[in-house]
Amino acid sequence: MDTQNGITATAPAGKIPEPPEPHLPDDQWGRRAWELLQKLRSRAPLIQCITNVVSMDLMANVLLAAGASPAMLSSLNEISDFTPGVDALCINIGTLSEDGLASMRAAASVAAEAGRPWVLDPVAVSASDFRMEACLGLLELRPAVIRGNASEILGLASARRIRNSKGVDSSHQSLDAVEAAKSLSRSSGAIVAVSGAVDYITDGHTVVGARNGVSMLQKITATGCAVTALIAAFISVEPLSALEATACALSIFGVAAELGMEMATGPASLRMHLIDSLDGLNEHVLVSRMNVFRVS
Ligand SMILES: Nc1ncnc2c1ncn2[C@@H]1O[C@H](COP(=O)(O)OP(=O)(O)O)[C@@H](O)[C@H]1O
Ligand SMILES: Cc1ncsc1CCOP(=O)(O)O
Ligand SMILES: [Mg+2]
Repeated sequence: MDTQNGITATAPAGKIPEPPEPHLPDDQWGRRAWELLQKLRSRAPLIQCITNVVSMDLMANVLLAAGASPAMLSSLNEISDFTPGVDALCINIGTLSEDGLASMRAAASVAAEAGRPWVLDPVAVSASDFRMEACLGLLELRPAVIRGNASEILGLASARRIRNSKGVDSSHQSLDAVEAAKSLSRSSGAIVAVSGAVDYITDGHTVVGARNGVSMLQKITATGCAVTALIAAFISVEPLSALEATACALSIFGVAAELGMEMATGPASLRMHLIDSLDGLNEHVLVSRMNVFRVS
């Protein structure tokens, strides 16, 4: 059994690990992202979000602007009825409570049993033992994707609270967490995305970078939470290519931010213009703006 970083390996004993996804040439990412966005818009997948109270509004609006159908249902009493019918689940521990964690565990189990992908956002995982233990327990329930900022991925990958963590914001650069992301991906079986000035996405072998976005995103609360929910929507329409779907979601969010920034005068107007830009995104603009590249 692989217990790298203290996290139990997720592949059943004797099972040969799945090979990495085939490599998409750098010049094909724009076309691929447009294909997935069109799929999302035509299918309008139902995305359940059990998330923090800060992020609910932005997360739901970003999902709607992309073409998905958000539902912020989180009561433990509703999970057995509702969760089997969702297309994907997003779990975010931003304002974690005992009750919230019970709902998260139940929903992740039900989603996994129903064959629905779920994603984890380990917000401020190094802030308390409660958060770290909650995340390590959730990893046992096999998220398809984990997306965090660099400090969060460094903490979760080491299964220990890192000392210079400062709450929900990162005190590290995304590049600092690439090796940790690969290690976490191998030990958890999830695609791992580290966000930042460049987003890095890995399946434990291949690493892809996505360079879209604007630094002012850091001045709007819950942009990380919102992009994690967008990843859930993208993997719901392309579950067998989770690395590609994750990179496309991050890059599309970044392109919408770049377009929004051309009209914005500060964080509040960027928030509004980002949502408008995501809603109106067309093929030509997406393909010409996307900046995704193979790192290794
Ligand atoms: N310096 C930056 N330049 C461009 N985009 C950024 C920058 N920092 C973060 N982003 C983008 O902002 C979004 C949120 O990422 P991040 O701030 O790392 O997450 P969190 O809000 O969870 O800390 C992501 O889409 C990421 O690509
Ligand atoms: C401010 C804050 N406090 C608890 S959750 C939260 C939102 C964090 O959002 P993000 O991780 O996207 O920055
Ligand atoms: Mg975050």
